[in-house]
Amino acid sequence: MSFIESKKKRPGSFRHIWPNLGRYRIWTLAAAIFGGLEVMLEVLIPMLMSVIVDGGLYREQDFMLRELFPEALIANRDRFVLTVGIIMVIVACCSMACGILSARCSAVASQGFAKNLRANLLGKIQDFSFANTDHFTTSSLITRATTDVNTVRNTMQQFLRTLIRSPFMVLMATVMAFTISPHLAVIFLISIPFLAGVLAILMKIGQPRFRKMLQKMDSMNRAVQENLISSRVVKAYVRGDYESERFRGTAEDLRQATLSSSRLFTLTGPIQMSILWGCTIVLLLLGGREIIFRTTGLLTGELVSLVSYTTQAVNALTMLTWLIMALSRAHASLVRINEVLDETVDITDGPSDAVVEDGSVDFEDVCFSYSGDPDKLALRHITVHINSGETIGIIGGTGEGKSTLVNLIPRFYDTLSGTVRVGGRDVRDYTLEHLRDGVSMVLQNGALFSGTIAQNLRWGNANATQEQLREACAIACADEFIDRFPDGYETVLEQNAANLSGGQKQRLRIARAIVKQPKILILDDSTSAVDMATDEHIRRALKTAMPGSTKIIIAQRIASILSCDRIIVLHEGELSDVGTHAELMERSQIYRDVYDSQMREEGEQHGQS
Ligand SMILES: Nc1ncnc2c1ncn2[C@@H]1O[C@H](COP(=O)(O)OP(=O)(O)OP(=O)(O)O)[C@@H](O)[C@H]1O
Repeated sequence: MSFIESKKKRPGSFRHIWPNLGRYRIWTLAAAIFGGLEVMLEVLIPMLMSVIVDGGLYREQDFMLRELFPEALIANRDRFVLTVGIIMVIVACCSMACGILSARCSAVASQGFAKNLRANLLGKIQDFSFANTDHFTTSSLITRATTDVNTVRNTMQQFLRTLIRSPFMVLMATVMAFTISPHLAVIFLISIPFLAGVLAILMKIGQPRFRKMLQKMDSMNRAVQENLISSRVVKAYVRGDYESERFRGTAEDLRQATLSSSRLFTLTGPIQMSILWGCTIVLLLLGGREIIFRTTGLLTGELVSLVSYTTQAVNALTMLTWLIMALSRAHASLVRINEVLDETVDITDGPSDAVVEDGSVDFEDVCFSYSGDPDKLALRHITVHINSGETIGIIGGTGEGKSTLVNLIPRFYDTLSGTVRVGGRDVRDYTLEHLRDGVSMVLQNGALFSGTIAQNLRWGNANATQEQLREACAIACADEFIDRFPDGYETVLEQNAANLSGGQKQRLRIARAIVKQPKILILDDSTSAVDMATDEHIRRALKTAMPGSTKIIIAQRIASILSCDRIIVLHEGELSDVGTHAELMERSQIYRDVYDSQMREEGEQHGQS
């Protein structure tokens, strides 16, 4: 793709800003208006200063004063200085008030913008299919929704203050300087492009350094997240020292990258001051000569205000450069946020408003690939019919495609080719809400949320009665441990349900899925942490308590699926066989091998004990 083509296709980086400002647009506008007013008042101050010096102290401007002030006031020098001084204080106070209001409005606007942006980001991520999430990775999505949004918000707050203020200040100061002395104002005007040029060079050098710094920040965030999420594993493997060393490495990289980019910022101060003092000296030299030798009509106070305008303009220009530097940093974050907002969600609602009416499932010549590449299939030409109300087991070695197959039922992923039908209807016809309302999936390590046990159980069915919760927990064998807690169903779960054992969590997840009363219940290796007797009890209870629901059970332990109506044997992503235990023992070599090896292992364990 040519550069021009790629440029054409890339939409503007700032396009999501205006829509995300929402009802805070008015605050944005107010920030700009107050910023403008602040500048207009601020540029009056040097002019008033010159009036005090020339009219009050040296009386060199009588002709002008007579036009501006009453005769009686001018005649009394003390009163004149006091009156103009008071006006100056009032102007300064009004300018300060406008400055405060502008800062306040830009803070409200940028905070509101960040809130809207985060909500939109989260909404978009909620709509993501598993494939979309895989594309970004979870840790990167977290960094984008936190660090990147913060960077954009901070810059926006500065931006709203500075963007109006600084160019306006440079313009106003230049106009005022020209009205005082056009030829002296040229000196100050020459310094502006010079300063802008030097700062532009600094920015050009700074941009790649900023990008590098952000990349290092990403690495450090990733290291922090991985360590926090996996802190138990780190401890279990006694990898604390290794992880600390790794973290120190990433922190050191970030320190160096930050220092390298901030070195440029430290240069802007001295450069700005050199230009400012250089201009002041030249102005005082030339202006002083004009006053002493009276070659022009320049007055002492006017020279003082000329120097003040130079200071104001140079300061404003420096602020603008700082802002542009910050913008280049925020731009990198904005691009990352845009990538999420612009991601095409590949799984969306189907056209039909139908709900899942029965739990039959059909796989018709289904092929699936995680990468979308037909040469890298995780599932190959699977065709199988599951009756409504049937209990069906799925068995196969690790990585053979068991989870992948069941993930296609609630459309966590879509097939590459072939069709999946639920209740006789293509899953792509349903809305996602209706389809997923009809399907409950219990994952081996699915999440439980902070809150009470009852709140967690009601996740899939907010209106479930206490009696329904009890029934579900009885089926999942969760009632016995919940009843032992002093607060029973109101027991508060800590983050990741850290106050429950692995087996307790699994039973609670099964109970949560049952509370939903789904047409299809999928248990993906979800009893691996419970003992054999409890596992057996759960399966029997499920059969009798949910007769109308289809139960699909993936299990590593063959004992967990022996009593299923039928068992699917998966091998290398292909359907190797399907039948009852007895049928498979007769005709499936793979099934017999798994059965024999597991029964032998079990026998050996019994023998040892
Ligand atoms: N999100 C993913 N992205 C890319 N490849 C994946 C993803 N999830 C699984 N795979 C690959 O797809 C294949 C099937 O994985 P799947 O999880 O379905 O196996 P499984 O039979 O359920 O294994 P296990 O019993 O170990 O859970 C594996 O080769 C796996 O590496």
